[in-house]
Amino acid sequence: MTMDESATASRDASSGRTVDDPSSTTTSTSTATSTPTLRAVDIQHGYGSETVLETVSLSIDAGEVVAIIGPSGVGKTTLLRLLALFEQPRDGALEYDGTDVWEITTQQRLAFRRRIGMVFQDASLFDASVRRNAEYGLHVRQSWIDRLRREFADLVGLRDGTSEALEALDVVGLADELDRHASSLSGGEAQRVAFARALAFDPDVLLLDEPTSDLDPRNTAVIEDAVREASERGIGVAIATHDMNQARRVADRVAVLLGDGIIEVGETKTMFEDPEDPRTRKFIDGELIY
Ligand SMILES: Nc1ncnc2c1ncn2[C@@H]1O[C@H](COP(=O)(O)OP(=O)(O)OP(=O)(O)O)[C@@H](O)[C@H]1O
Repeated sequence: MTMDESATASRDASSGRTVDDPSSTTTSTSTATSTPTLRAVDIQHGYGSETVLETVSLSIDAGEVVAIIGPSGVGKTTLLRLLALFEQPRDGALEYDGTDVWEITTQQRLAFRRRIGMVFQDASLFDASVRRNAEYGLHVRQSWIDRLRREFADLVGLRDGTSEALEALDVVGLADELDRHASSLSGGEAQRVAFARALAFDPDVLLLDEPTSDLDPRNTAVIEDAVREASERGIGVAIATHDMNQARRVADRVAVLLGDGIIEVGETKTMFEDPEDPRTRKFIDGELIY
């Protein structure tokens, strides 16, 4: 979609539907806030000669949950990795509170990067206790000066060093399992620790890549509750999911990523009950096979 097309298709006021429009600052239909926190603007990306994302725009506002749905291999992980500032898009911009993060110094970008948490499909815990795993994010997310301050406070007993991790583990129902070793956890428990690790440093944005795809209903429900808790705290959440019911349960907005980019973004209810693009309806109904 070109910039002009995207602007034309940007808002259907009667339906509450939007396709994120980079020229507007009020693309969100979220009730939490209208200030965009993290925003992809007309990004294009790919690998080698393959183009995966073609002119994709999407904003994640504070306190909202955006579900990214689309067929396997369409580029959901790629989009999340770009939103996480892991790599630079080939074209377009990534904005954090209006700042183009690829037009600033590496140091400045790192400061933004520290405000974003990501949870992968695979929990990837360290060979350590639940508590150590949950604390890990606190260490890597801090600037060296904050880290020094924290370590000094720990040293002189001003803080116990685990309160944020404990609180985050409580959100995922694992506050009583602090000393368990990661290797003894079930897949669902491990994923809950991974979520707590991302939540512990109080990010502005949480990016979740199919966080419940291998989990049973109980662990899925815990993660979904934790997503709601995060958004109630004002954290903007983007979740890539294959589970349409999950998108319907947790998301304020849904973005549909198909072969040529995001074809439609809108309020969850509208997207499920009255989508504008017939391909959205077909995809949600499982009729669109890629
Ligand atoms: N590091 C990489 N190098 C080369 N190609 C890649 C790389 N990562 C992803 N791809 C390709 O880019 C395309 C999009 O992959 P991506 O993982 O972003 O899709 P996805 O929508 O998240 O898929 P799924 O739903 O199966 O997880 C795929 O064709 C994939 O093979």
